[in-house]
Amino acid sequence: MTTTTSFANEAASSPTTPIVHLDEVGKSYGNVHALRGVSLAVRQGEITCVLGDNGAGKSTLIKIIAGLHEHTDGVLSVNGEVRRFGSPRESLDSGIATVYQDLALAPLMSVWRNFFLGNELTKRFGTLDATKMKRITGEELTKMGISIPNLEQPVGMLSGGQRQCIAIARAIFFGAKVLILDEPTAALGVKQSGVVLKYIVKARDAGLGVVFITHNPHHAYLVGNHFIVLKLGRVALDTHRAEITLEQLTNEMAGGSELEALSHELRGVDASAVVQPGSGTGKVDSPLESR
Ligand SMILES: Nc1ncnc2c1ncn2[C@@H]1O[C@H](COP(=O)(O)OP(=O)(O)OP(=O)(O)O)[C@@H](O)[C@H]1O
Repeated sequence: MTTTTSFANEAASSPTTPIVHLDEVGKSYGNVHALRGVSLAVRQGEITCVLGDNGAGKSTLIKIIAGLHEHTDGVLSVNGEVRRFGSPRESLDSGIATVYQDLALAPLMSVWRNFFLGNELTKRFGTLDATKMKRITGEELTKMGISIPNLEQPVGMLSGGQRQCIAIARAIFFGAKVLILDEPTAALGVKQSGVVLKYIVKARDAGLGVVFITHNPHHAYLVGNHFIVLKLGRVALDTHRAEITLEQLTNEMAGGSELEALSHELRGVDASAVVQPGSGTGKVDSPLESR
């Protein structure tokens, strides 16, 4: 029986070397500077949240790490080795798994077929080893605490949260060292977001370096160890959990000083409509935080 697993690169790295490191990385699309001077370290067992409004450069950042676009400035390294990915396959082979919002899952195919999509197990004469794939899918989902009673069910019939969890479990099983999640909670309700956030923590606790892209400071603060806020392609904030409160992070995302100026202007228009920025509750402890 053979398996074509991904994420093969086992390059030696010291414990202090980030798995993925961006040093002053920039990306221009012609005259448009989508990213400028972005530095970011993804470390094992850490969740790095990248926050930013529409057009901040989050997708561009993901695409560079995932091998869809090449950066035009700066240095990208993986396990201390300078890299320039020419394709998503090269990124994947370096141990970087990217889970996009629209998920690379086939909605009409079963849960187990999706789990092994692109990495199918075969028997000696090349026929699919369905029994083994079903067994492993069941075992791996159970390990992650994901309950899907019928693995023959088409993935399209599952909830958005369950689909995100399958994609995360699949990346962990196939040996990803870095998991990049593109707004995994954006289309989900509160309960399903909670389930997905729990699996993001599980991925971190399994030793992966996680990059969690989100618009939502509340979701980021529940699980994040490290926060980077992008604004117009530049890093506007780079801080660790101990150094920031939820209120400050929310304020930073909401525009901080810009909002204050707007609030001041509005005060002249209609005093009753004015809400002071940063009227949150301050630092909260995360129920999901285990480190
Ligand atoms: N292929 C492209 N060609 C030209 N400009 C682009 C291209 N892709 C992105 N941009 C520009 O780069 C900037 C950053 O875009 P990007 O999609 O990375 O932001 P984002 O933070 O992911 O936004 P959103 O949350 O809306 O997806 C924007 O000004 C965008 O218009």
